[in-house]
Amino acid sequence: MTVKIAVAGASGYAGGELLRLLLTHPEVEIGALTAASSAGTMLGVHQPHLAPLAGRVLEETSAETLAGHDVVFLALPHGHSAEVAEQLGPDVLVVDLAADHRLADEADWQRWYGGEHAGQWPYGLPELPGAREKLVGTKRIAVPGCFPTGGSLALAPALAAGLIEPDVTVVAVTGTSGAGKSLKTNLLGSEVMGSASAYGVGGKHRHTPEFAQNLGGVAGKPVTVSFTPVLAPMPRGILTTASAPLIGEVDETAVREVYEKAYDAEPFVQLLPAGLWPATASTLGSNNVQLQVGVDADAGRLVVICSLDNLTKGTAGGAVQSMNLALGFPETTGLSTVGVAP
Ligand SMILES: NC(=O)C1=CN([C@@H]2O[C@H](COP(=O)(O)OP(=O)(O)OC[C@H]3O[C@@H](n4cnc5c(N)ncnc54)[C@H](OP(=O)(O)O)[C@@H]3O)[C@@H](O)[C@H]2O)C=CC1
Ligand SMILES: CC(=O)N[C@@H](CCC(=O)OP(=O)(O)O)C(=O)O
Repeated sequence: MTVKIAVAGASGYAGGELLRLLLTHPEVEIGALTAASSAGTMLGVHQPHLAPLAGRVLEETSAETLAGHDVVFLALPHGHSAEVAEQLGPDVLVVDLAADHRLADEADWQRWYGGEHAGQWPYGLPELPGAREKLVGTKRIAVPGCFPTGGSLALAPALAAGLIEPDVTVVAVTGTSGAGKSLKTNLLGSEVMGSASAYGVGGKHRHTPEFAQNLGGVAGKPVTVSFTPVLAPMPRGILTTASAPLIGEVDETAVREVYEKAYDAEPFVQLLPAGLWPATASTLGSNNVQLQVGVDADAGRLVVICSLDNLTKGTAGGAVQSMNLALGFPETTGLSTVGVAP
């Protein structure tokens, strides 16, 4: 069965990565490609790496241009995707890459994003306990934020097994593409090259409630999350360091057993052999998440390192993985765990 897909936001980074993956997906036919200010221009102007689609002209994003598709991906700024989603019928599979449908709690939405809360959709991180089942056959998917993807996968097994206190610290180094294509002063070449800088410090990043929602769900109780992102001079990739106080004396062997059990059957989460450490270069362009665990016995803390590509597993790859589940395709269709190096 071939499904016809549309991508709204095809000129952006997330839209471009979606199309890169969908071009080699055997069950997909690429239909409408839409944008806003770029409508009327050729896709090749914005996505020169997508050779087969270079001459395709971008259309306006509207209910009309998105009609007649089996799947619509919304790779739009948050706020806009909920507006568009409202106009799409119940039979079309809508995959929202923005934040609009991730949070359950209206007060959280108001505090961190503002405006009307569009409600929560099944969450596109199948590796979280209970999430995969909700994606099978669904017509609506909320794709996770790139930071919560890494941090949640890093800590979920330890919280579920009761190895750590529900009080976690996450520091994530990110590439600049996480911010999207729009020009921001701190992302201009001269400012970002040769320097790393923290932002959203002091619990101010809007992914904080998404972390707390994911990890609290796994732990079965509220989890306090202190999250700090760090912008680094690289185009893509996220390296997360997640840590928390251990409960009692737990050694590395016991921690490894818990993580092996949690992720052994997962196609896109790889606990590295002891002695190997994740790096952003190792997951570049792949849908793989690399993890390694360490026990800091002196500090009494678990430390987990995680790498992923923010545009692949952190956004577009995760979206395709969830689409596969929703439509009944093998979960790995069109996705690879093999990266690009050097
Ligand atoms: N980049 C990343 O790593 C991640 C991104 N996401 C989310 O994915 C979504 C897209 O992000 P990203 O691709 O990085 O952003 P970009 O800024 O690169 O692209 C935004 C896209 O949305 C279009 N757009 C902007 N405003 C409107 C509008 N009012 N109506 C219709 N289309 C509009 C743009 O079109 P035009 O070119 O015409 O302006 C462009 O195609 C965001 O919600 C983002 O938060 C989620 C996880 C990670
Ligand atoms: C470098 C950078 O700016 N990264 C973005 C990550 C955005 C993301 O993951 O997406 P959502 O906006 O869909 O949640 C940020 O920190 O806001």
